[in-house]
Amino acid sequence: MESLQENSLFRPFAYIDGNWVAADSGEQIEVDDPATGEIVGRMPKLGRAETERAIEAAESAWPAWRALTAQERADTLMKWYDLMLEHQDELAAIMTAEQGKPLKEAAGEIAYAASFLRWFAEEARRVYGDTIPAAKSNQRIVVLKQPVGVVGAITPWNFPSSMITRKAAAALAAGCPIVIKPASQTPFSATALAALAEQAGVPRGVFNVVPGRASEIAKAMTESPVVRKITFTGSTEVGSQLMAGAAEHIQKISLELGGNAPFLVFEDADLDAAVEGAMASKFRNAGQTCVCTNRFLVQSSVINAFSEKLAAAMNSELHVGPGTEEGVNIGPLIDDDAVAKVSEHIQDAVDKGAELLLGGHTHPLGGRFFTPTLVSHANADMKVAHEETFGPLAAVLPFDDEEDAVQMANDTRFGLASYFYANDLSRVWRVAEALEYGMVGINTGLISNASAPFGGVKASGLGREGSKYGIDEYMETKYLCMDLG
Ligand SMILES: NC(=O)C1=CN([C@@H]2O[C@H](COP(=O)(O)OP(=O)(O)OC[C@H]3O[C@@H](n4cnc5c(N)ncnc54)[C@H](OP(=O)(O)O)[C@@H]3O)[C@@H](O)[C@H]2O)C=CC1
Ligand SMILES: O=C(O)[C@H](O)CS(=O)(=O)O
Repeated sequence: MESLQENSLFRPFAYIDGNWVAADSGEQIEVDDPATGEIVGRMPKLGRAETERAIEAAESAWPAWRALTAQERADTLMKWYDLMLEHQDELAAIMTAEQGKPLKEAAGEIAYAASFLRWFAEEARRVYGDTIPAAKSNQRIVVLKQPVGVVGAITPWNFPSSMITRKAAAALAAGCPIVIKPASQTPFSATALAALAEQAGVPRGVFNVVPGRASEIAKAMTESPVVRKITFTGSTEVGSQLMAGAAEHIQKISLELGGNAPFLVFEDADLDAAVEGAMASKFRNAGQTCVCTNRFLVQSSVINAFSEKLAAAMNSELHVGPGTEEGVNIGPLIDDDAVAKVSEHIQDAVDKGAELLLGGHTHPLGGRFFTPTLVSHANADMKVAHEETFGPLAAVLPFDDEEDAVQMANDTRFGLASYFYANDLSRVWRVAEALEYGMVGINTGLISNASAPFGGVKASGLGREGSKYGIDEYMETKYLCMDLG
């Protein structure tokens, strides 16, 4: 496969006000390939001063961008959408080189990322206001929706393209300019998107990418009264810090944070379907997604049958290796810390009595490759029951009855995604309504799509992305009261 430097969308520069720039300091971020540990590129490492310039550029670009009609903004988003699909292979190659996910999965993420551009191009033209019957006969009440203003965004490494477009598409559709700090481990996916935005005719200053020192850039965003909205996807710890920072200027904020997804299997479930859903929900991106199942809660009467079927599927369907290799569907983990965290969760579970059915160690390929692992008869005292593993570890815990299952599922500070398999209709409604989560997959392990409101409750965040709800995160509601005399 061609090197990153040969990729037509390789841009080792920040993108500010339509210009490709280096860091004022000349500092650079070394980006490595998780499969080999080799440096694949160097990205400028920006700080406060450059971020302030990006915010100024966004502020200057805002009036003209918001003055366009919704259709004109939609047309630009659709040109960007078409260019993403036209360059799907180049974008996927960049993603696999810096994030490690298998090429096929990376191409899938590019299509998913592009789908947000199309979705919000359509939503732009459906930002409706209201007229409300007034309390007085000589008055009229009108409600307007208006763009919130300059947006500051910080995005993660696990979905380096779609987590940017899920925010930027909604912001631009609403009429807002945006300054994005991508994860330092995956900055080239972000600047490749900027290259296509430029080609699509997104005006200078409307879309800016500032790779670099995270806390310094974040402070420049939250300390600027010009920035009216903060949007973040990543850890709960960082999200909490950003929420505190946003308080200074009362900035709107949306947070997509960590999860601890339960996957409940009731005795009336179709076990083969449940195993298929389990594989999809657990091993996507090698388990490195915020909506991956973290705990399998299985009714005692079927735990052995389910565990055996899951072990067989893992054994036959999962192939570990570099993302560039044909047939591989489990790539390397993002870094050594990620490997250590999975190992720690496995060791803790086994030390506390879990039964190791498959794997349990790093992969013979070495480095950041990890053997998909299954432990059964785990319990709530284990770290895997309360901490997000973010890797290819499936832990199966038994429950006795429905009440027990719901109590175990809700026994976490997180509340992002949850899943359950059952066929009894009244049970489906009871459990779906009792789960304290923002999203519930029922007889499915895959729930992410642009048309649905993605987000969580409790320590998993605030607000929703995608769907008709996602654009509201970038709008203000204004009430007009007209007195007709
Ligand atoms: N909800 C989700 O989708 C995700 C959840 N996570 C969870 O977070 C855990 C840690 O993953 P990790 O990637 O380290 O997540 P982080 O939250 O550390 O990183 C996410 C983004 O936040 C930035 N960031 C880091 N520290 C700060 C800070 N002090 N102020 C502002 N921005 C900051 C990072 O920049 P930089 O890269 O430069 O450090 C990156 O762009 C994972 O194990 C997982 O549990 C992680 C990713 C996605
Ligand atoms: O950050 C993540 O893990 C993503 O939000 C998951 S998804 O939207 O790609 O499912």
